[in-house]
Amino acid sequence: MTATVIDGKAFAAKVRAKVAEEVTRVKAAGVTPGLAVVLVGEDPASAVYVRNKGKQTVEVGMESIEHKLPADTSEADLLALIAQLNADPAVHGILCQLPVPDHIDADKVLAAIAPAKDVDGFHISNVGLLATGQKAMVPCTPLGCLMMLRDHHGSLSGMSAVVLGRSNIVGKPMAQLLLGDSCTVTIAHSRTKDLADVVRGADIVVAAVGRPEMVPGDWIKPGATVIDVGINRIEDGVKEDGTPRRRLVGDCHYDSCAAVAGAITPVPGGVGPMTIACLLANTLTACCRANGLEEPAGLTA
Ligand SMILES: Nc1nc2c(c(=O)[nH]1)N[C@@H](CN(C=O)c1ccc(C(=O)N[C@@H](CCC(=O)O)C(=O)O)cc1)CN2
Repeated sequence: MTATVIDGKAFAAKVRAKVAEEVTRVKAAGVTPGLAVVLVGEDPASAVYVRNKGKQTVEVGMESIEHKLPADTSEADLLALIAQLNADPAVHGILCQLPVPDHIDADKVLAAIAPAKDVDGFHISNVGLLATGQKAMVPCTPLGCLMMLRDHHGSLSGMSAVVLGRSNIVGKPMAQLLLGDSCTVTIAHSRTKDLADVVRGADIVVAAVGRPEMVPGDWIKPGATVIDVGINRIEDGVKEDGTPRRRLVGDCHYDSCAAVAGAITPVPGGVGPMTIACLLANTLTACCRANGLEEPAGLTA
């Protein structure tokens, strides 16, 4: 079998188009959704993600507010900025780009963001709401994975799903979302026994471990859907000028998995682009909730 490639770039473009359409409706009601993004430090990858967030926010017609703070910003100053954004009625979504420098306690920062404006869905209130099946702000990357799975399969009810990885940002919320769609869910991790056999039993595999090409094709059940969340930059030979050649790979070995799976997301161009598209969707949702406007269908869990 050769897998259908789930094109996250194209899917994300559709989500953004839908968000833009809904932003027009919300603006007609007198509100412009606003997203505040806070970046502390100069991590190059984070700077790119933040730039893309700002650009895409503006492209869908929303207001983008960027705060770029030096790497030595104190935790107290960062918390003061978040308090100011919490109180600003023009700001409907707030996020602090992760990772933050080591001297800042990320959990404290996430806890300081008003849950209603927590468009990353990382605040403990939103974590609890999601875990108990209530209306929450849902973390963007798992929400993007869920949207792609629903689009590909229609109903996920009764399917068996394995989530590889137990991070608060992807693995745990992903498992909750799949459970919410009536999958039978296993969360596997570095201590899971007989990992290959566990993965082989799954109709859906979501890999979010951050280990390049860890999942080989012979772990995949024929016809299964593979959602690869990993974004790993590896060195792959040398260029003519003698410098290392680098490329991005996922947590799954693409060619061998694609030969067995029914559907697969590529890296790059799979889950990654959905993260920012879902951030825009979450900002719109937060704005609608804050202003008593009808929430757009199909953009939330
Ligand atoms: N506060 C947050 N911090 C971080 C999050 C997050 O959701 N909230 N996620 C990641 C970074 N991230 C967004 O912030 C992000 C990562 C990857 C992509 C993406 O489109 N990736 C491309 C490849 C990009 C490349 O060439 O490097 C792809 O997979 O096709 C978008 C957003 C950590 N921090």
